[in-house]
Amino acid sequence: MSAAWWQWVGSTDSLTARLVAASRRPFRVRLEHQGVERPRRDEALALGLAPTDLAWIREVTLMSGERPWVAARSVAPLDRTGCRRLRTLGERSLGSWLFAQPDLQRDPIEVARVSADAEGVWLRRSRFRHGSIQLLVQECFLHEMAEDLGLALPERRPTA
Ligand SMILES: C=C(O[C@@H]1C=C(C(=O)O)C=C[C@H]1O)C(=O)O
Repeated sequence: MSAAWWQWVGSTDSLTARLVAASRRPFRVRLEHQGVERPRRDEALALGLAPTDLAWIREVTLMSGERPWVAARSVAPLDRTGCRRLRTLGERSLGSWLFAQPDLQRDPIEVARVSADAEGVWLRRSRFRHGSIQLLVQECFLHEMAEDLGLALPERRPTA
């Protein structure tokens, strides 16, 4: 990954705050979808949930004006207060609330390249913990962000 991308993908502070600073257009959170659902298998594993457990799922697009920069999907186990927090956020940024918590802990960030047939450039995820709250936050950095900020696209590996 280029150093320029790593500044985004590897940052452990608030992505929302970084995006606001980098965006020349008004920044906003567009709520795409939320509800009680069964998390994907890898999400359940990352949160220590049983495969049949339900969770609160929140999907948003972080927008620079009308340009989608990052697609984010957060998962909170239903039995924790984190879930209540997520439910009531609406189009307010999760990051603004999360990073205001003094005892916030963040697990290491996991990174993957987006496969050739999917939308986006880089994917990352990490688990946040704050008291009894835990949340898995997954972010996909989109092509529009790469274009607007002049970030080079990684070379595509030939598909088998
Ligand atoms: C965790 C953060 O929150 C961001 C805001 C989100 C939201 O409002 O749902 C989701 C994921 C993040 O991209 C952050 O700012 O780092």
